[in-house]
Amino acid sequence: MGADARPVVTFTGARLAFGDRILWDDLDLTIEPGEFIAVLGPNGSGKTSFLRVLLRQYALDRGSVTTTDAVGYIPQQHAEDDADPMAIRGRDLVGFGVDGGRWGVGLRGRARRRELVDRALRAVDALPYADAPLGVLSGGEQQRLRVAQAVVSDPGLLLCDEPLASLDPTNQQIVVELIDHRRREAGTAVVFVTHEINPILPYVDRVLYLVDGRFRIGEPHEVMTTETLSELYGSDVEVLRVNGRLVVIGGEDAHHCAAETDSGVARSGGLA
Ligand SMILES: Nc1ncnc2c1ncn2[C@@H]1O[C@H](COP(=O)(O)OP(=O)(O)OP(=O)(O)O)[C@@H](O)[C@H]1O
Repeated sequence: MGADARPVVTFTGARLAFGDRILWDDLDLTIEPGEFIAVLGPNGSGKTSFLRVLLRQYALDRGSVTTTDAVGYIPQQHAEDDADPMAIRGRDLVGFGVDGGRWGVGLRGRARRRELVDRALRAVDALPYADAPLGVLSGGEQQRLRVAQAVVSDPGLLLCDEPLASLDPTNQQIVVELIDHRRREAGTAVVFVTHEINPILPYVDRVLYLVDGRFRIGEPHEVMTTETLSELYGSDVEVLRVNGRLVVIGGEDAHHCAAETDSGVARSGGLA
């Protein structure tokens, strides 16, 4: 952990709206170094917009937000689809993180750049395929590279936009553990947008749950309850624990989710 224990994010009286559509209002939230925050909610509730505010791509309508300067970002998969995946190697992808971060190539030179890229590749165990074109790599291998890209500039805050989507359970576990290892080792706070809390449940400190302009913040056992989610959705929602995993049933306009059980994958009609 770094010696700097100042919050990495502070929202005060924050409001974001698009026209008449209010995504959240009166949001007060402080995120400490090393915290793991899950951002949950149905489609269109504002999860990605929350990350965009932290990335300074969207301005608040009211209130304020401050963040640490060093922010890493794992975008939704295939966000770099405009580039030819056969023309980019794994190490090039990670190198983009150096160029976009606080180590400019012009300042530090190629040797330093290579050292940083190699260290990030090693941290996610991606050196063996670092020189292969992205296009020939599996989804899990590509996602490890995106983790490396996001942490190569040594961020104090790591923003993750559904980084587990379209990964199998084994690769989901690998990617989550890489992210968790990073936050434990370096004290990097994690803001993790997801539709499926179960793969990250053991690591989550607090949940920010957004629904139709309302929100709840708290520890998973406080937010992920029948009572709290029913109140948030304004309809009957039931939260069950099955083999230590959460299955959420109900919720108007809720998206569907796959809740894994020890015996496989059970599909619920709920959210989370
Ligand atoms: N730049 C924008 N201009 C206008 N409306 C926007 C803009 N960005 C997002 N929105 C709207 O804000 C709402 C929240 O969008 P956002 O992408 O943040 O939701 P989300 O929770 O991430 O959804 P999903 O789970 O489907 O990814 C949506 O209704 C969306 O259309």
